[in-house]
Amino acid sequence: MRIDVEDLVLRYGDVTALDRLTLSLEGGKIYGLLGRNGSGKTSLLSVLAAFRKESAGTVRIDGQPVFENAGLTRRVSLIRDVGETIDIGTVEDALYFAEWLRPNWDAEYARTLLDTFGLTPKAKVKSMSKGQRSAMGVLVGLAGRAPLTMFDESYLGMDPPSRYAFYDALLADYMAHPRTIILSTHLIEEVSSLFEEVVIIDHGRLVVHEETQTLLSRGTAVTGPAEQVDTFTHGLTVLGAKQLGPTKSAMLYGDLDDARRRKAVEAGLELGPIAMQDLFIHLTGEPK
Ligand SMILES: Nc1ncnc2c1ncn2[C@@H]1O[C@H](COP(=O)(O)OP(=O)(O)OP(=O)(O)O)[C@@H](O)[C@H]1O
Repeated sequence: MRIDVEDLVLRYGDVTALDRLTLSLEGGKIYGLLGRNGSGKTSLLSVLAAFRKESAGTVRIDGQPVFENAGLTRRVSLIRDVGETIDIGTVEDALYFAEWLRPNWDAEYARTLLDTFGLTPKAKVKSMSKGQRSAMGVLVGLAGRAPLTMFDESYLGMDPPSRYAFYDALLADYMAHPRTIILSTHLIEEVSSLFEEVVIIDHGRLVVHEETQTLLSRGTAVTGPAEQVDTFTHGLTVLGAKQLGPTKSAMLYGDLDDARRRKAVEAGLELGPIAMQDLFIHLTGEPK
């Protein structure tokens, strides 16, 4: 589903969580939504899911306004970090309820996912652990197959084997049933290989929206003798640098053409990639 957000503002009293955010996603991809604590990720996803009404600006999904648009919101699913199941009854009851709410529900796939995440149909939801609740949430998100499915750090409570089982299931199911998926996460290195595009927001504003490969290709680590590194990086965008004795490593952001790359090699410098997490840290600034 296509998403168009223009000059979106969301305020909670005096707090401006989204500050004239403009963003268009063409849909049919897996998007990573990244941002520091309090940057506005949950706020943005809540507006897209019509859990909250925008204070100003426009939000359209497939060209339609979102808020109080029941026909549209049935096709949109937001799985939050608290899990998305009712607290009464058993896992089986919760699945029954989820099926009732979700038009594209695949009951057979839901049963397979119970095994994947080691969940017991007769277990009481109320007595499930935090990780089991998170697993129930992602199960509902996956088996719901909503054309727009958003996971808001929904898998944070899950242990690493369960999280990797989720990533595998997500990718396999997305390949079989393409749809628009947005994953908001702080576990960047774990999930970034799934992202086709990355959106980074900070202080409620858009910082970056790029294809993952393009974003990664913009970051280059330059390592070598400090003086040569400084000469080479002069006038370029340096995100950060580390020095150990005479050796310095600088992180550059921006396209480096072939001529510059050759110059670096001639100067005895080493060029290498930067991990998504490092790019994220430097693009979103110092700790608040
Ligand atoms: N219900 C609320 N009432 C008042 N302020 C809120 C409320 N929810 C969020 N905020 C504020 O809005 C801003 C954005 O919060 P939001 O939860 O969208 O950020 P986030 O990027 O999802 O953060 P995190 O990574 O910590 O989950 C923050 O300053 C937060 O304190």
